[in-house]
Amino acid sequence: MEVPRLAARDLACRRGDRVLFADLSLALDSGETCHVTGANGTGKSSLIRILAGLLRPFEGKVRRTGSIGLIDERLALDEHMPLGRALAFWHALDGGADGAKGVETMQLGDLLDVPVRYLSTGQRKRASLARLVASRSRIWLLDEPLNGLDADARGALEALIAQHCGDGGIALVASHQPVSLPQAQVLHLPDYAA
Ligand SMILES: Nc1ncnc2c1ncn2[C@@H]1O[C@H](COP(=O)(O)OP(=O)(O)OP(=O)(O)O)[C@@H](O)[C@H]1O
Repeated sequence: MEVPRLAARDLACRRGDRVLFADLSLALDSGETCHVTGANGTGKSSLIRILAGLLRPFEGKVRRTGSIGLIDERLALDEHMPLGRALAFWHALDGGADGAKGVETMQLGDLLDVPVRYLSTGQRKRASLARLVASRSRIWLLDEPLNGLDADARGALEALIAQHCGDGGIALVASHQPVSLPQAQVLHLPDYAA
């Protein structure tokens, strides 16, 4: 299996006419995690989008080895389909996805017939995490993954991240909430507006 690596050098991010952060570097090797912290609006989501290749940095470079799995507030599941079919759509695209593992880990077995639009906030988050687990992505970029999760699901997610990194994966988590991560670097984004 490919050994993942995620590195960023001298990143700067500009949104509108504001530079949110500059001179930001990080390096994550197989098995490592990073907790990104910072006040509202300091650029945590923007950093994740840059690392995922969805947003061009104002300055600097990102190097990625390994497939990316991104979780943010967007669910990316068809609201009109039952959950099982909506997940199956992605599993077919992901190729080699382990759909059963995702459903079992996030305890969604009883909800597979429920249309996605009827799912609660926490159930929707668990559904997006199930997709992530199934995708077998090596680099997890998780933007506020704990939002909406109850204590059991939070514990399950932390265990999942530990297992992912134990298997050689990488996880970068942006969260306001304390999160238990193995071997975690902490990257705090300063609030230039303060
Ligand atoms: N497309 C855009 N154009 C201009 N400004 C933007 C754009 N997208 C985001 N911003 C601004 O960039 C700043 C950083 O946003 P971002 O979502 O990265 O912050 P964050 O640290 O994740 O915030 P939060 O903790 O509230 O989720 C905010 O002030 C936001 O309004």
